[in-house]
Amino acid sequence: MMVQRQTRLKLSLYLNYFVHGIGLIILAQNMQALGKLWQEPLATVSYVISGVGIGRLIAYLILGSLADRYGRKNFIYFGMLCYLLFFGGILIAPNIQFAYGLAILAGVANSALDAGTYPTFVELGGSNGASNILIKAFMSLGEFILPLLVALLENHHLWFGWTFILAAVILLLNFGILRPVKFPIKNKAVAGKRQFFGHLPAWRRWLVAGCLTCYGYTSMALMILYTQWISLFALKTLHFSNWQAHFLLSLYSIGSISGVIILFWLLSRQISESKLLLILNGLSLISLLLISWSTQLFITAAASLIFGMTAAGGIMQTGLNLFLKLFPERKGLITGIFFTGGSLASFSIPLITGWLSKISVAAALRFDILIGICGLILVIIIKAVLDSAAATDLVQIRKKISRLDHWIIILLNRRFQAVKMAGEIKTAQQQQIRDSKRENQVLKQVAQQSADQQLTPYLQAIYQQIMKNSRDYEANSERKDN
Ligand SMILES: O=C(O)C(=O)C[C@]1(C(=O)O)C=C[C@@H](O)C=C1
Repeated sequence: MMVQRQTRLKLSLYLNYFVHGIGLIILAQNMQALGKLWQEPLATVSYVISGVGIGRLIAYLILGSLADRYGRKNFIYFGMLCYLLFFGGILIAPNIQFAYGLAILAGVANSALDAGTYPTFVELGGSNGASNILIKAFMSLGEFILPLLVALLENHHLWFGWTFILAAVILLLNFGILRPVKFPIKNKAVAGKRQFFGHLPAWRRWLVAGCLTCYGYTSMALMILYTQWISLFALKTLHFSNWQAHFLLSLYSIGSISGVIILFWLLSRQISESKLLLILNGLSLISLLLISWSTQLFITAAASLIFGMTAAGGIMQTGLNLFLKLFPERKGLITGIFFTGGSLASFSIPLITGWLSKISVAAALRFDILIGICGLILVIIIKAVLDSAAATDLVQIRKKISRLDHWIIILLNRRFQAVKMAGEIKTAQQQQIRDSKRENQVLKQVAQQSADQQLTPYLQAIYQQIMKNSRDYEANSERKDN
């Protein structure tokens, strides 16, 4: 029953992200039709799209901190409702101002879904941190299917609004799926990990938190810049054909989806997030260098696929997972902070690269290398701090073991003194040294006093050794005395 409910909850959460994937590009994919509807030029429709970024930016911090107070489910409902209003509203928007308001609402919807969903997956426990990565896969699926549907409608001269209606209908159905489902307990920490990070001194925790916040920016910037400039770069700098230039972006998408699957598999096998981040960021930087300076189609194509796998295969979600484990008591807020970094990237990168493109398209694309280097440096710092924390943990634990050994040795010394006296008495009374009945009593007492049943056999084995050595010691002492 529990498992069934969890599956239903996950299905519902993923379905939202499929719709969100559609939401991400639905305005861009219908720019011409919307321009006609509002009787505005393309540039104005593009301006409406920027409203989504503004909505996201405003909402992430506020909604993130509120999500820790009011519960995950309400926020997911709120996100779904905002999206529903967006999809329905755009089709009847009377003017551009109204549409801009709806675009902001889509940004708010995005933030509300994220603030509710990412923490929920971590709170589901087990390997569900890895489930956060699958969110990315469902987004990519939505982004993959929508352009096909738009093309299908266009080819058959059908009304463009059907894809908006489809998204709204899926959301309505999803309300039904989500309604009876119970959510896990809020801000429940993943036991092992909390213990691990609990040993981190405060300044180290804040250093990692700062780096992860910046990583929210760089990891998003890395992807956005590439998708914005790669086709133009291939056309103008590498002189590829139009088809080849667009194909590079498709390869990136294929890489992204397969990257998600590989990452999900690796994370379910409990591979450390910081190690993965280091490898993936390193590989994405290498592929970016190849793309930037190779003129061979084959190398550029292979590098584009690998870049999609490593830079867009869920490294952002992996960074967030790590962040959530560091601050398990404020998951909503952390999600908000992390994605605020991401929103700042989606807002600033087009501006920065727009300016760089005045120098050259190549300069705009190669700026991604600088971002890749910054991301890698951040990840190296994060990994170094977490690893050194683990190392000092071992030093601390060993100090404790040494202290306990000190007391154990003092007590064992005293025990041997008592055993020697028992031996002398038994010799005087001409009794055998070995007393099996007494030994069984001792072992029984060990079992009774053991704090943990699992430890009992180990403790008894130790005591059997102690008693064997006691007998030897008694025998030796007796021989010496004679
Ligand atoms: O109680 C005794 O007679 C002991 O000599 C001590 C002790 C022990 O180590 O506990 C050692 C040997 C005996 O076989 C039983 C117990």
